[in-house]
Amino acid sequence: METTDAPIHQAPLHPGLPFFGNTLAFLRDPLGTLCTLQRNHDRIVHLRIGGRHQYLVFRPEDTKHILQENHRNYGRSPAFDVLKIFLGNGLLTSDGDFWRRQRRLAQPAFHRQKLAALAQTMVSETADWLDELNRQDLKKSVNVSQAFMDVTMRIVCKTLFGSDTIGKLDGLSGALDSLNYLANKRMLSPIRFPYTWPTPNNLRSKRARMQVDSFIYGLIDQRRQHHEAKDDLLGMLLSAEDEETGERMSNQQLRDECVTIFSAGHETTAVSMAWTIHLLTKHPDVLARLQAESQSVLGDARIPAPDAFRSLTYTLQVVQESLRLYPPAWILSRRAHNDDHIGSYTIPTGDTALLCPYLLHRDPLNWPDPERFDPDRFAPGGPKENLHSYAYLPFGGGPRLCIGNQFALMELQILLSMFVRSFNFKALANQRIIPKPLITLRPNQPIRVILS
Ligand code: HEM
Repeated sequence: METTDAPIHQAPLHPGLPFFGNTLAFLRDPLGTLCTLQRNHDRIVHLRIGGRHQYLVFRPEDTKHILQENHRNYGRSPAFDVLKIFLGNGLLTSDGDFWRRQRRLAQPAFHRQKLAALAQTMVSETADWLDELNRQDLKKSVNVSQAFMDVTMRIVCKTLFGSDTIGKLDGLSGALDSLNYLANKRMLSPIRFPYTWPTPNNLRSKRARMQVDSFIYGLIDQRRQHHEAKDDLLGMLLSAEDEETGERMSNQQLRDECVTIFSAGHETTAVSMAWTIHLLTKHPDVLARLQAESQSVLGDARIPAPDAFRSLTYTLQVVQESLRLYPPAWILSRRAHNDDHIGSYTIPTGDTALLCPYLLHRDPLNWPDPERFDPDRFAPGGPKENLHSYAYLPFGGGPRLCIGNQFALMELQILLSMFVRSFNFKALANQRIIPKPLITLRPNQPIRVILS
């Protein structure tokens, strides 16, 4: 990658308003603003958002430079400070040597062989959830955005805490969900009262936090005292040993990682499922091909063998294409520790680099007819295989690549194939669904479908 030999320039500044810079444009229409910037700038643009200098890069090779080749020059951006109040110092929010050690400890829990054990839990939770959906009055429309939120929450709680959730799942997932909701709300809010003030939201989040902590700490004590070894994620994290130092995670650290995995791991998959169903309502040919695959691979068993899901190649293509058009993590940010150079442009020390999967995934230079939903882009030997590896990054890249990426792909394949095997569905009339970029890229309103 070219770096510093060329003369150094300031990145082009996108015109904005006095004092507010580009903040209002981003608040009003973040995706529209991003697309305009991509059309008008070639490589990098300097923005002023929320009083900070931010540098948005457009090219896959520059994204790779920041996330991978020069990753040591970058840390978490200030956006993550708010999340720390809720998630603690877990994988998502921590940085530097502490993060590196945690990642080393947690990584084995997400290895392919370990995930195979969790697949069984995903399949049986999905089967129970489908039975419940089937018992609903199918003449009424179903809010699939909410339905997928429910099932992914159950899956993440069960894979984290296994049989220990029996009889407690509703209370626990409700408290975790409140904590997550309040974290998102605080992150998006322009006015943030100090966390110590007794505002209604602060009080609610403290209550939720106490409930979550008492469950998790109780469970950790019980497992440590009785030397209980379980093959859920908490069990794997409890027994993880740093291969360099032999150290294990403290109780506080285990708690922070559990809350982080819950938070990072359920809304992303739920939102992606809702988008996929939305796309399928518009592409009955793709739905028919999916249904044929799930029927032939899974057969009629209520709980198919978890191994079978590996053969669902077209289902995986549909999941990947849906993540291309609607990447839940639509923008990523990093703070530069020192000046960095993108070609002849500088990203100055202390400023923020922005990387944008949403734009990369719709760049016509890499994705012909980018708005078209075409799962065959991801067919074996298909066009995706010839692209730059950073032209497609729903799970980020470099050392901070989503630790749950294989977990998520497996879960999405299981959910999608079992759902289309059970139901036909069509869109409700008069729904105008457009993306709404919050912390994740959500639909602007819940997606409702008629099931049959
Ligand atoms: C469709 C689903 C998912 C998407 C699109 C997604 C996306 C991402 C992305 C883009 C990052 C990197 C953020 C950055 O570089 O700043 C990330 C990090 C992370 N994700 Fe996921 N994720 C998904 C599902 C999951 C699941 C299921 C889990 C856990 C079970 C999970 C756990 C995490 C964690 C712990 C991190 C932080 C990793 C680190 O910094 O070391 N994610 N995710």
